[in-house]
Amino acid sequence: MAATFGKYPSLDKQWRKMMFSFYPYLSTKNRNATQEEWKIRRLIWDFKDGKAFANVAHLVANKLIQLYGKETNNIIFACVPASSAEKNEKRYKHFSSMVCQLCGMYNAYDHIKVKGEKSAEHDNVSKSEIHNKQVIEFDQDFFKGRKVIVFDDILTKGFAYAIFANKIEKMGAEVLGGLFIGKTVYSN
Ligand SMILES: O=P(O)(O)OC[C@H]1O[C@H](OP(=O)(O)OP(=O)(O)O)[C@H](O)[C@@H]1O
Repeated sequence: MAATFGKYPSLDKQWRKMMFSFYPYLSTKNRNATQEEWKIRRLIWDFKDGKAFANVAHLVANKLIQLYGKETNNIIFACVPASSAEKNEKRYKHFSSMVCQLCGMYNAYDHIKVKGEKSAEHDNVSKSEIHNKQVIEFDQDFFKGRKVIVFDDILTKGFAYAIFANKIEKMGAEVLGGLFIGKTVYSN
């Protein structure tokens, strides 16, 4: 997010926090991907479709235990909602539950309701327009005064993560940082 620092002061504080991604995700703008890069793309695309989530759940839970140890029992795990309620359920319902079973965190899935849709992925719509189309309802009592880890499948510019983290903090929670399967890269 270094290139974006200073342009969006309200988001900077989220970008200064721990932001960990497991793999580089080669943008589809790069036509030539290696076998390894294709493996990562497939993993993430499958995950977006609600498949292959168990492997990712283990990866994420182990990382959270490594980062926070027994503190995981006091932390909420919250996934940045997908672009529609249907995609959100397919992608996160079982995944989020499994991560929390494995590492002992509180599962935010049932405490966040997604309504409406936002345009998905690499479209030409401005970010403000994207977020205006989707309404996210939070169970405020669940979040108030708690520590929260935010999860998303892909980190590109960091807006989805930081905007969501700000919404969570507006309810009186503290976001510790973000975990991502892949971080978009544009060249080999
Ligand atoms: O870091 P950013 O530049 O904000 O982009 C990251 C977001 O973009 C993707 O979502 P997308 O809009 O493609 O919708 P989806 O989650 O339904 O796939 C991804 O899942 C993140 O939520």
